[in-house]
Amino acid sequence: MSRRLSVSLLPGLHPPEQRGGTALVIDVLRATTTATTFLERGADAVMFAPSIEAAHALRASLGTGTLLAGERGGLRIDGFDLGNSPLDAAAREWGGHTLVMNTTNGTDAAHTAVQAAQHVLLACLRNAPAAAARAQALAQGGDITVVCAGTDGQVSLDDCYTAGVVVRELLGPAGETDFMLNDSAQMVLALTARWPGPQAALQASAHGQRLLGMGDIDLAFADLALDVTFCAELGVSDCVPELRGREAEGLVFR
Ligand SMILES: O=C(O)[C@H](CS(=O)(=O)O)OP(=O)(O)O
Ligand SMILES: [Mg+2]
Repeated sequence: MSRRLSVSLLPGLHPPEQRGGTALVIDVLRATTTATTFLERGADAVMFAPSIEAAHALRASLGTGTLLAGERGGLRIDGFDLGNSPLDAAAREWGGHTLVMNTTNGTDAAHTAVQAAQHVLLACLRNAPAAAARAQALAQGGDITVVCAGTDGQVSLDDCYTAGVVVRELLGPAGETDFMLNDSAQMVLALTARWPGPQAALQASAHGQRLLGMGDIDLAFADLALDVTFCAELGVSDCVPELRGREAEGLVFR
C-alpha cells in the first residue's frame, strides 16, 4: 500500500486515518519563520505556549534566561520581551535563552497538530527543503501531513503556497514517489505555479498585504513589511524545529 501525503488547509482538518504520522506545521507569516530563526541563532529552545497566561507561567517556572515573544494584531504583547518578527529573531544570537512564544495562529496550530501526530516539525519557506528532508527521515516510509495554520480560522494563501513548496520538496525533483496525495495536496501543489516566486505569492496574500500596509501606515512598523521579504526567502536555512517534548503546557522545540 502506498503512503499518504496529505495537506490540511487548517489545523483541525488533519485526516483521522493519518493519526500517529509525521506532521509539518506551517505558519510562514510569521510564527514558524520566527521560531526557526530563533533556533538558527542559537536559542536553547523555543516553547509554544497555548495562551498568554501560560507563557507568563512558563517564564515564572523556567526562570533566568527565559524570554517571551508573541503578538496580537501583529504587534508585541504587553509585558512580552519581543514581538513575532523573524527579523528581530535574526538580529542577535540567543544562546542561553529559551524563547516562549504565543501568537494568534501558529502556536495554536502546533498544539492542534500534536494531538494527531507522532513527530511534529515546524516548516516555513526559509527551511522548506531541510524540513522536507527531515520529515522524510522521521517518517521512515510512513505518512506525512502538512498542516497550514491559516489566519484567524480562515484558509490563507501564504500558508497554502508554502505547503505547496513543501509538497514539491517532498516529491523530489522528478516528482516520482510512492506518495498518494489528497486533494488539498494537489491543490497547493498547483498553487506554486501561479506566482513567479515566493515573494510575489506572499505579497499577494491578505496577511502579506496587511503586514505591508502596517509598514506604510507608520514608519515604526516598517520592519513588518521587511518581515514579509525575509519570510519569502526560500531554502536559506537548514534549521528545522522539532518537537522534543512538553514542559507544563508548553511544546518544546529544538
Ligand atoms: O504575527 C503575525 O504575523 C500573525 C498575527 S497577525 O495575523 O499579523 O495578526 O501571527 P501568526 O500566529 O504568526 O500567524
Ligand atoms: Mg500566520
